Amino acid sequence: MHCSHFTARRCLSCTELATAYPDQLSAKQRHCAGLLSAWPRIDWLPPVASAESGFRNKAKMVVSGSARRPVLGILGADGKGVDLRDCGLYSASLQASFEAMADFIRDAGLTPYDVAQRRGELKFLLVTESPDGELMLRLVMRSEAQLPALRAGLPALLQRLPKLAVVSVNLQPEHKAVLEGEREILLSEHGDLRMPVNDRVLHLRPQSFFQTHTDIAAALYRQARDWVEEIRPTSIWDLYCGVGGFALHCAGPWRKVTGIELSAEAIASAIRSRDELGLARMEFIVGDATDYVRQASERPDLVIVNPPRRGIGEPLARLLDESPAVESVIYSSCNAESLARDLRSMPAFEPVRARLLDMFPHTGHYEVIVLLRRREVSST
Ligand SMILES: C[S@@+](CC[C@H](N)C(=O)[O-])C[C@H]1O[C@@H](n2cnc3c(N)ncnc32)[C@H](O)[C@@H]1O
Repeated sequence: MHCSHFTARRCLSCTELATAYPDQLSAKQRHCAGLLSAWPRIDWLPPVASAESGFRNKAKMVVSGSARRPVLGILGADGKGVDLRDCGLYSASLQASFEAMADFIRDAGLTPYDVAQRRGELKFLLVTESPDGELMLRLVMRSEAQLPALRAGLPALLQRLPKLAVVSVNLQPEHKAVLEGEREILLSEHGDLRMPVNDRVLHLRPQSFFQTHTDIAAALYRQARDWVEEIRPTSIWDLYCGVGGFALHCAGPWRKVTGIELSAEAIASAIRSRDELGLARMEFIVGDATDYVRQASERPDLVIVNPPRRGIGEPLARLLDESPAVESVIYSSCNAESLARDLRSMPAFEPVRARLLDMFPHTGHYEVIVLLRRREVSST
């Protein structure tokens, strides 16, 4: 992918952009296999490559400049805004939507937040695009001061972007490097973005997590479903389930599937998808994954885990390791270092198959999914 911002060193977020894409992918495969080299019997499936451009479904745009001339992108090393509306990671339709959003900021007179001066209101635009081209726009604001102007300008924006399905304001009053605050004010009629993935329709609300690369997320869920169909467990836990991508793909009429997730918003979305699909034997519960496993009276045959970068941690890894009823674990990780650490805390399991999926092209990051089977206990 050619990028004029990278060549001019205005934006270096795609750290590996100077490396040809096939070489990026093989370097990731080597890196991951190296971190998991303590398990030489892993059968590695071919890595899943990404499109080189237009794959990212989410834009996090810092708003700088002025209300008359907003800049959407990042802040450069000198503190000045770099406009990245034409960033090649986004689809043409997502790029085109930024134009209308910038005009909306100008017409409503929303003042960009000035980090150095600690003045202004609008900090970020967080935009997500669904596979159908529908959009979710979240405006991260310092306060409610410009909410009336924002509401007044909204009908014109909705007219210009008919696929703008969800609009909300997130309040982040503090001057710190946290992207968003706790309070979200919904401005649109609907609060869910429909995210069709494979043969499932997932739903996304403003404050829940969604994988940033929809095509690779689809491949990830298909991989998990293939392994589940091969193993045919009667019960599954999907820990760290988010809006339910793994659980909803692995459900079956006679299979009990339970999803656990900290975010109540994400669980509400998962429940909506479940109800629309008419999947009765599925339960989604708000809670901490480790606490849930510690307190549960029964164990499923198969557990799926897809934790944040820090991994599942030793307490949960040990709990799973010491649960003989759990015969298989599918571990999907965006950080092979924490994955390797967790696997060392699960000696009763053998990682048998693995696959790298390039969720984050042009960076050093990737997703890896591993199938673990409980080792046979020798009777001698
Ligand atoms: C990498 S995301 C995976 C989400 C989901 N599996 C998917 O495919 O979209 C990790 C999820 O774990 C959730 N989470 C973080 N800490 C948690 C915890 N202690 N217990 C349960 N869920 C947690 C986050 O809210 C987030 O939704």
